[in-house]
Amino acid sequence: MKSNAGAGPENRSTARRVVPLFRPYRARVAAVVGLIVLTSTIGIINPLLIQAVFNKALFVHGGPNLRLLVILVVIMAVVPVVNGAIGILQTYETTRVGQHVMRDLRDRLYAHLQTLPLAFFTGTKTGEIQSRLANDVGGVQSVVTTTASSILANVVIFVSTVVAMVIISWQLTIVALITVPAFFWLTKAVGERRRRVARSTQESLAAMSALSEETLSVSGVLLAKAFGNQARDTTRYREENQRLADLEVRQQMIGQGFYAIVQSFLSITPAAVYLVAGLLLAHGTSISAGTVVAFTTLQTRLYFPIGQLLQVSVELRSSLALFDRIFEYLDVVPDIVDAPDAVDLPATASGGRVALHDVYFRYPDVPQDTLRGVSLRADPGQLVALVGPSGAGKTTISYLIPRLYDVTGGSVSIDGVDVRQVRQASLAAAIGFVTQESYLFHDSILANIRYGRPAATSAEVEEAARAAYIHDRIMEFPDGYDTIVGERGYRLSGGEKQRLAIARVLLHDPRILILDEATSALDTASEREVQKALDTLMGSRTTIAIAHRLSTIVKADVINVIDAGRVAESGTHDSLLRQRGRYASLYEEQFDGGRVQWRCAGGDVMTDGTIRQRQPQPQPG
Ligand SMILES: Nc1ncnc2c1ncn2[C@@H]1O[C@H](COP(=O)(O)OP(=O)(O)OP(=O)(O)O)[C@@H](O)[C@H]1O
Repeated sequence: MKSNAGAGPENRSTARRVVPLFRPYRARVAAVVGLIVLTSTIGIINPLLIQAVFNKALFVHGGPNLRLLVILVVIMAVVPVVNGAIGILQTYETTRVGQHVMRDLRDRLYAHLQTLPLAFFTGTKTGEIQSRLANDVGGVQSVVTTTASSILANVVIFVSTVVAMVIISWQLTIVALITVPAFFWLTKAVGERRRRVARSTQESLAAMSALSEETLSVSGVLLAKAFGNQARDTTRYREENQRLADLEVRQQMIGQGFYAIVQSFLSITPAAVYLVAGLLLAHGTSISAGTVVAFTTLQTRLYFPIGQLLQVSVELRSSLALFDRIFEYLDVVPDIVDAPDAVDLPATASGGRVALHDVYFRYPDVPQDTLRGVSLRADPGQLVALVGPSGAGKTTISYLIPRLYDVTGGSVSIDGVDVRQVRQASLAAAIGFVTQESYLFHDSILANIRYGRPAATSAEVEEAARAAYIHDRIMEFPDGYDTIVGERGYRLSGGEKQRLAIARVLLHDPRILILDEATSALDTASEREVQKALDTLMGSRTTIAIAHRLSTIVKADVINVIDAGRVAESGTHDSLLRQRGRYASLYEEQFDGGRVQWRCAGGDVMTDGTIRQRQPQPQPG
C-alpha cells in the first residue's frame, strides 16, 4: 500500500516532465496520432466485410452473388495493403520523433554533466554516468516508438472493435467482455513483478559496466597486476555476471507467463461465443453464420490490444524508471556557477596575484575540515612552493584556485577579485594546471596539444612543442604530429606525456600556473627533459607548485610548509632552514640534507647529477 502510494505520484511527476520533451515536435506528434488512429480503425473494416461476404454474397438464396463477392474480396485485399503502407509511414514518423527527443535529452544531459563540479565526478563511478547517458537514454526511446504509439493504437483498436462488436451483436459482446476484468487483474500482477526485475537488471548492467570500466582500464589493469588481484576481480565480475544472467532469465520468463495468459484467453473466449451463439439460436434469437464468424474474427482484435496494453503499461513504468534515473542527474544543481554579477579578470600582462585568505575547506560528506585557516599569497611572477606530508592538503589548495571546489570559509582571490566573482571562462583562461597524471585524449598529438588553444595554428603548436622539448621526439614517430596517442593509441612514456601536457599549457599561455610535480611516474632519464620544459613553462608566470624537486623548492620565492590543513611554516629555503623546524626535518629526510634532488621510480637523482639506485619503496597512502 505504502509503496503503491509512493510510486503513483512519482510516476505522475515523471510523466509531467516527459511530456514537455515532445513540445518542439508538436506537429509531428499530431501527424503520428492521426496516422495511428487511421491504421487502427481501418482494421475493423475486414471483419465487417466478412459478415457481408457470408450473409450477402456467399450463403444467399439462389446461390452466391458473385459480382458482390468479387467487389468485397477486392476491397478485402486492398485494405491490408493500404493499411500496411500507412503503417510504414507511421513507423517512420514515430521513430523520427523518438530519435529526436532522445538526441535532445542526450545533448541536455551531456551539457548538464559538463557544468557539474568535480565533486560530482569524484563521488560517482564513471561507468555509472556513461551507462545513464548511453543505456538509459537509449531505453527511453522505446517509450516513444513502441510504448506511446502502442498505447494509442491499442486503445483505438479496442474501442473501435467494441463498437463494431456491438453493431454485430450486443449479446455476444457481453460474453466477450465479461472476462476482461480477470484478464486485467492477472496481467497487472505479472507487470508489477516484471517492473521490479527490470529495475534490478538495469542496476546490474550499470554495475557490470562500471566494474569492467574500472578494472579493464590501463590503470585498473596495472593495479590488479601489481597486487595480483586478477582472480578477485574475475570473481567479482563472475558474480555480477551470474546475477545479471539470472535476472535476464527471470525477466524473460515473466514475459512468457504473460504471453501464456493472453493465449489462453484468446482460445477460451471464441469457444464460449460458439456456446452462447448456440444457446441464443436454441432460444429463437436469429444469429447468422456470418455474424458468428465476423464476431470471432473481431474477437482476436479485442484480446490482443488488452494484452498489449497491459504489457505496454509495464514497459511504460520501466521506461519511466529510466526517465527517473536521467532526471536524477539533470536535477543535480551545479553549485559552482557564474555569479550573476561575475566579471572577467582584467587582462593586464603584469597581473596574476593569487591570495588565499583564512581559507577553510571541507569535502562533501567528510566530517572534518581538510583546510583550516590557510592564508598564503603569490605575487605576480613569483614561484611559490607547497611542501609537506602526504594528505596535508596541498592538492586541495591547488583545486581551490581554479574553483574546482569552492571554499567553505575565507576566500581565494586573483588580482584582488574573489574567484567566486570571476566568470569561469575567464578564470580558466588565466590559469594553467599541470597535474601529476597527464591526461591525453585518444587523438593525434596535434589535437592533444591544440586542446590548450583550439584556434592555434600548426606553427604555433609546433612552437609550443619545441619549447616543451618534445618536438624532436614527436618527429621521430612515423606519423609525426598525426600520431594517435591516448588510451588506445601510441604508448608514450610518463615523461613524454608530461611534456605534451606542458606544451598544451604553453599554448594556453595562462598568467597563473598551478603545477603538481609528478612524484614517481618518471624515470631518471626523462626527468631532466621534463625539468627543462617546466622551467620554460614557469618562465615569468605566477606559479604555485606542489613541489617534489629540490631545485623547485630551493628556487621558490616563498615555501609554504602545509601540515594538517594549515600553513605550518612559510619563508625562503634559507630562512626556513635556519628555523630548524618542520622544513628543516623534511629537507633532511626527503632530500638527504640537500644531496637528493628528486626521488624517481628507479632511484634518486642526486644534486650532483648522478643516479643512486634505490629499493622500491611502498607507495604512500
Ligand atoms: N574528493 C575528496 N573527498 C574527500 N576527501 C578528500 C578528497 N580528496 C582528498 N581528500 C582528503 O583530503 C585530505 C587532503 O588531501 P590532499 O590530496 O589535498 O593532500 P596532499 O597534501 O595533496 O597529499 P599528497 O601529497 O599525497 O597528494 C586527505 O586526507 C584526503 O584524504
